[in-house]
Amino acid sequence: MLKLDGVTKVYRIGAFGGQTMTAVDEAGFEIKPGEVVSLIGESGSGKSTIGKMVLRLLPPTSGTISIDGRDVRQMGKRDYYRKVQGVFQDPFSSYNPVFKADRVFAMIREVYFKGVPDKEWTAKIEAALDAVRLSPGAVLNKFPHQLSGGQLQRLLIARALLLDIEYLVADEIISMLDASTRIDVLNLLADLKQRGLGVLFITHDLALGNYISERTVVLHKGRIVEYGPTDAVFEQPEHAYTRKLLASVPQLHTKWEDAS
Ligand SMILES: Nc1ncnc2c1ncn2[C@@H]1O[C@H](COP(=O)(O)OP(=O)(O)OP(=O)(O)O)[C@@H](O)[C@H]1O
Repeated sequence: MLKLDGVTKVYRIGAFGGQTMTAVDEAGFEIKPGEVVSLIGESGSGKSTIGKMVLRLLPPTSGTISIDGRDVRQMGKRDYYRKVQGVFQDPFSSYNPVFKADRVFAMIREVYFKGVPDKEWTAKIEAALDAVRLSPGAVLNKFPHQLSGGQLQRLLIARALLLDIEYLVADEIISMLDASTRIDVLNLLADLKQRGLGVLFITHDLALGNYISERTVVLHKGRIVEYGPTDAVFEQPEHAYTRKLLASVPQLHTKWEDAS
């Protein structure tokens, strides 16, 4: 289980860093294997800051992030990234346009699988591509501009799967995709959770959170104002802010099981 406990992030702001801004205030929630937890809030509420702290791209100012009871700061980053990986909003920015897209796999091989023979490596890549429903012929040996946003996003998820990760931080991963590709990527996440992956699904879109997640965390100005089973949060929100958010999208409260 991935757990956040009293996690706070205070940024130093202003010309000389003399002022501070609390972006995340004592956040606590957990993600179990095989579950999607959506982290919902409007722009600036602190969602990405939480995602970056979970991915250890930013250190918390205070509080603890742990996996199975072990403080992640006690784990080497190399080992940590075998368990936890992130995928972000803009798939294009994760690729260098000069190189073929599958270079992202070669980079993983270089760091984690140096001794693995070619044949075994190819089989591993094919299995990861299969898991994200991409055919090798369609995506290997292609430059990023030859692939769609959805294909690039799925390649990044496949890269994460090469590492047999346990948790995925998905930060607004479908907001830049068109409607049909969005459903593909959402259904892919549903597949991955069936395989036991825990997903932190960061979104400003309540309907998406409702569609995909077992549990929901609602963040407002850095504070968690709602946390619980998604059905309960959507049906009986406790906080006025959540009620306000929900009131703005009343027509979209459909679960994916019901929609499919
Ligand atoms: N490096 C930084 N230095 C100072 N302030 C920052 C920094 N990064 C984020 N912030 C501030 O912290 C707050 C939370 O930002 P964050 O990006 O986590 O929000 P968010 O909910 O992910 O928003 P969005 O949906 O727009 O990405 C915002 O007020 C933002 O301006």
